[in-house]
Amino acid sequence: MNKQRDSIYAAPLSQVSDFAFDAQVANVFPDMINRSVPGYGTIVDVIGRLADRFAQPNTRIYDLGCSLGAASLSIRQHCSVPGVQIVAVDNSPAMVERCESHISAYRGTIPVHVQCADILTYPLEKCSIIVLNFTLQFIAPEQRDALMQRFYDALLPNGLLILSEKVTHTDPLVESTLVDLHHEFKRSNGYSDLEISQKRAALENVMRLDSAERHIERFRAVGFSTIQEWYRCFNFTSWIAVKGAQDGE
Ligand SMILES: Nc1ncnc2c1ncn2[C@@H]1O[C@H](C[S@+](CC[C@H]([NH3+])C(=O)[O-])CC(=O)[O-])[C@@H](O)[C@H]1O
Ligand SMILES: O=C(O)C(=O)Cc1ccccc1
Repeated sequence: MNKQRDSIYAAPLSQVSDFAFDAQVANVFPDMINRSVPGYGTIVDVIGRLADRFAQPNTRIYDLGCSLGAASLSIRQHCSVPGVQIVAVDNSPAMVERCESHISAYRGTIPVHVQCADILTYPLEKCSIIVLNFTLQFIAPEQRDALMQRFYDALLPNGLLILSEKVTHTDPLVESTLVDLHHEFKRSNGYSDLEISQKRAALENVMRLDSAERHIERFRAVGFSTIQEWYRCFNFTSWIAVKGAQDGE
């Protein structure tokens, strides 16, 4: 299960259609994301460790855009705070179906509820942690500010948001260097130049990236006061943002 190698963009395509989280992608997803995102395993592991530090007893943790549930499984592995439950949400039926079997294949005491829903409309209850591990980049840019405000509002005082994203840079030298280093990383993981360029074309309309500055500005605008980038490799980054102890009910 889920051990298949990603060769989706290996053969020349006469027309590259927009990237979609369909069954073909879901079947190869662990291989695809591990060979495409530098430090993905570390990021997932640390999400679990952060959850152990920031989860509040008897509260919810949301894993939004959960794919196959890697972050949820890491939280279940590392978090020993009593009474927490995880709600894992994704709008791809192919991902959700495989996420459910993936999660039930591992034992754990924390309940994980997997929901097939769009995070733009999914109603959030009060929670101590929200994880968006490479999900916001797939949301239409014009929706991101309002969505982030909803996340902030759903967090309890001292609540934690973990946001991982691929980002762009305004300095052209920095941008071209980091993009090139990322492509070199993909080549070293066995992707050909054709695979890299066809996937890049497929993602162009679907994955629209903000700069790190834009993300930080958005964190501030919705109300977060503690904001820290805790991971960075090339153009891949992850932040923690914490809601103040006095904020919210
Ligand atoms: N509007 C939406 N509502 C719900 N889900 C969505 C939406 N838009 C996209 N998705 C889902 O967000 C996920 C993004 S992958 C996350 C990896 C995971 N977090 C991991 O820790 O392995 C990142 C990547 O592939 O680079 C996909 O499963 C989409 O179906
Ligand atoms: O593959 C890439 O080039 C990426 O930027 C990361 C990625 C990983 C998995 C699905 C979509 C994008």
